[in-house]
Amino acid sequence: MAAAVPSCGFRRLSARPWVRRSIRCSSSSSSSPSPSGPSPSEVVESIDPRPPASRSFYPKKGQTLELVCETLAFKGKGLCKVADTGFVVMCDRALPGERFLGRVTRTKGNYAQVQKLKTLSPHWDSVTPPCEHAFDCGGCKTQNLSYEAQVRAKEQQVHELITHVGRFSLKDPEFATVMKPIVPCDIQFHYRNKMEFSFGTQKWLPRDRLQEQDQYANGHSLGLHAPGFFDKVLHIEKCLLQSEAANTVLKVIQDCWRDPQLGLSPYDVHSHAGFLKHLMLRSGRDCKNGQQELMVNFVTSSYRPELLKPLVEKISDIPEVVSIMNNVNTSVGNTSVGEEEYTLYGKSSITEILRGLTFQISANSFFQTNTSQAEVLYKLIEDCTGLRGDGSEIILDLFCGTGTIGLTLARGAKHVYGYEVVAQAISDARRNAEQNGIHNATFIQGDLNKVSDNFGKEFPRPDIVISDPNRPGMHMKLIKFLLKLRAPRMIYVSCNPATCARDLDYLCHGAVEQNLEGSLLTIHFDFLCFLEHLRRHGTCDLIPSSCGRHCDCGLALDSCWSTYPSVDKQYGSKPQPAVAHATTTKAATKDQQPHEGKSVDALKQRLLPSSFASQKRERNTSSSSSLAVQILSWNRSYNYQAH
Ligand SMILES: C[S@@+](CC[C@H](N)C(=O)[O-])C[C@H]1O[C@@H](n2cnc3c(N)ncnc32)[C@H](O)[C@@H]1O
Repeated sequence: MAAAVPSCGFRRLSARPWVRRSIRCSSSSSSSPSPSGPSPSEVVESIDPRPPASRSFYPKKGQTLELVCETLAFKGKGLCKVADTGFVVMCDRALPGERFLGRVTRTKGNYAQVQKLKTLSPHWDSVTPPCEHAFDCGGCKTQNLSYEAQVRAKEQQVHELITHVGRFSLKDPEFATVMKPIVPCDIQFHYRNKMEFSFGTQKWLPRDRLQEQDQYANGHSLGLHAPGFFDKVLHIEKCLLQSEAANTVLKVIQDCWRDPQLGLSPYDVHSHAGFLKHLMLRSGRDCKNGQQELMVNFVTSSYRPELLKPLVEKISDIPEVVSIMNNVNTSVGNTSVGEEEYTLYGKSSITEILRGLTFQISANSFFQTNTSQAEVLYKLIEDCTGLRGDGSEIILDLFCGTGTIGLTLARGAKHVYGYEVVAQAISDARRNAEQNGIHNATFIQGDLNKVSDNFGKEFPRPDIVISDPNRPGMHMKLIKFLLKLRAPRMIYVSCNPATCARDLDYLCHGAVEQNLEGSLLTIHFDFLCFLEHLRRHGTCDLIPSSCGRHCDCGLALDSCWSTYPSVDKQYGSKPQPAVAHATTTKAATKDQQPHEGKSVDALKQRLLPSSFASQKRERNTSSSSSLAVQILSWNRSYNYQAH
């Protein structure tokens, strides 16, 4: 049974014109010795396909180069090449078409990193960033690049990952027709329904604002992390990614929390002393009147409600605030999920309406962070399921969160089975089913990284599998299960193109080293959506990213590609395997990395110069692909700035 792939129009992803431009290097070609050879973490394969000139050029640390940025690569960094050599240089905040002077700060195997010193001529598609923090905040690094240009760059990256990591050939006409264009988001600001700010002991100010006077001399701050620092917080009074009402709450808190009389101290990530860790603001809608509702969640290191009382009194006066929560997290980790949760005011969850259904959202449950784009996504998923609507089909909703995808499909299905690791999300999912009068959905808590041979025995063979994993993608055990299952239809929704491409490679082509045979002929991937920017900060991405911030700042690619969260750390309690009635669980392993040798970092490296990615890997199958790829750019959100 093969339902029609939704036609979203085919558009070829052409390289940007500047990619073909020549690039000049102001310094004479340095005769530094050629690199001694890339380390395994730097380059995925041992083959070096760089042009010979590049191999003889190697810049020195401290050297100044004149460069032109060609395109945006992983983490939203500008990818530049040194003229006549093809030598690759990465530069943070360099934008396509920009000509600039950069100083080499680091040499790394096949490429170097530079710091931008001076822009000689601006990038193309330049716009004036509307946010005053755009150049300093770790969040919106490319707000000065037009949204259209961001979308193009994003599309190009996804395309490269799918071809280089996923090993789908552009020469395959079938593949070419299934790569669908990005679906941009209509709203480019104020779209996030969840923001997470950090309290900091050290107020971080960009160099040109160091003289600024602070009303409070204690230097404490509340805001988003400075780029690259987990311990420095840029003080923010207003963030354009969240709603006006959420900004009102932020302002009210900012106006008083540093008052010494209140005795509130920010948590110090070095000494581990202090009280206030994070401030999470979530917004939803009252399902009766459609009015906005806000949840304010204070994450603290201990339970001291008397300390929070003055803040609670002030913010509960804001009409939109219907819930004030306190998550108590005593660990030294930087997550927002508390071991204990208290309701300080109002209700313990807020509601949101999606595709005509009402959903309860607790402080720690995953919910798509861009509600309007979630509507678009869910509609697209529904189209892709090709549901007959006669109530005869079984749907397996993997990584179901609060059950949103499965529940929006349940009306046309025989039964929906949802699996999810977070207990609170599962209770939300069950409550959501009940409140929406849906009786043909079963939600089961279980860890899909630990599926055993019994997995699959507690539900009938599904007609449609939807898999929507968090950034690390699917565990090999789950991939093996899916290959054995051979469901007629599978929809892979992803927030990380790198791990998604890797999983698709395994699913479609197999892997000799894993003793896996791909199932191209039996699995029909109709659809792969890319919504990176939708995904921020559910329970799945609360670990500070390697770039040192909470990645809660609307920077899609940057945050999501630099994070490889430890599943177990995030959930507080030890998750059980995704098998009903399982009695034994291995102790949770740290930083579960389901695919040895295919870490996210390694995958990201393949994006470097795309030509680095070797095609020389053994395959188990070579059949033509029936993969249909739908790439959606959910909002700007990613401004690379956002996924
Ligand atoms: C990207 S979210 C998708 C949620 C849901 N499909 C939606 O659209 O709202 C991924 C979900 O996978 C869950 N998750 C992460 N790791 C898991 C695991 N090992 N086993 C089961 N669920 C997991 C997270 O808690 C999160 O709810």
